[in-house]
Amino acid sequence: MSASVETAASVARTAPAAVIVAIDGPSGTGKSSTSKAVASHLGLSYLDTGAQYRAMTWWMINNGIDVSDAVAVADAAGKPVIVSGTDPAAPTITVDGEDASGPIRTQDVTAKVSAVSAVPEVRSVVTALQRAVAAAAEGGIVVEGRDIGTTVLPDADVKIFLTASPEARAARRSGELKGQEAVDVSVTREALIRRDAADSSRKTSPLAKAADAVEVDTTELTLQQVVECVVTLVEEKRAVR
Ligand SMILES: Nc1ncnc2c1ncn2[C@@H]1O[C@H](COP(=O)(O)OP(=O)(O)OP(=O)(O)O)[C@@H](O)[C@H]1O
Ligand SMILES: Nc1ccn([C@@H]2O[C@H](COP(=O)(O)O)[C@@H](O)[C@H]2O)c(=O)n1
Repeated sequence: MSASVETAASVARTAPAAVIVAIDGPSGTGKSSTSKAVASHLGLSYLDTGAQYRAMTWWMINNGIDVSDAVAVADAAGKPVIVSGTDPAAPTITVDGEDASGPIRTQDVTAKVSAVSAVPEVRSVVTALQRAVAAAAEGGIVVEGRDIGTTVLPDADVKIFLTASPEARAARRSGELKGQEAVDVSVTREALIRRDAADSSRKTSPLAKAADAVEVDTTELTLQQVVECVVTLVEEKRAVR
């Protein structure tokens, strides 16, 4: 056996197989924080699918599309060019070449994103993007969202569904917003509940736990504990593959 073949064989023996991890759940349950930390820890890529729906919404607003008009939104869904960077240490998102990472987090976009993401033509465009990004991630990827385990990547190796009480989620979000915008916990709580209700009740690919997902209630857990839990589940899965 030649030296180069030996090297390739030993790499195949030692390098962990690419793994696809789907992390879903309602707003503010810790999907982004957990997914980025898990991906960094395991050397995987990372995709924030909520950011893609936010980017689509931001484009609609900027282009004068009435987001309550599902026909207008559907007609425009194929127009924006959305590109996601998948480094968990520095995820990026651009729309038509413009950095959208700041503007997609405004309250205006947050209030309108559920209407846009409910439109089937939007979901079809964004789902295709997500599958392309996952397929290109040769070393494996953590993809977070609302329908990753059920629809986007139903064959994911590990599926996690994060939950937390509305009170815990509102407290986390209000802490985040302090000094910028509204900090009233009850207003934040109502907004989270409203967005979850819209995302769970839409016809196409609603927010839902996949039948084979592991549910992790993060209400009483620190972020570090949630990350450890998910890393353990991924490592267990890798060990038996
Ligand atoms: N287990 C935890 N304990 C305490 N705070 C947490 C925990 N997990 C996440 N957080 C904090 O809660 C806030 C929301 O977390 P994150 O953005 O990760 O949630 P998310 O599920 O991705 O939300 P969204 O769906 O709205 O984007 C952040 O400030 C984060 O630091
Ligand atoms: N897989 C997904 C991910 C997100 N959405 C929609 O985007 C909104 C914003 O998501 P964040 O995670 O950034 O808060 C969310 O409320 C959903 O409307 C989705 O539909 N599917």
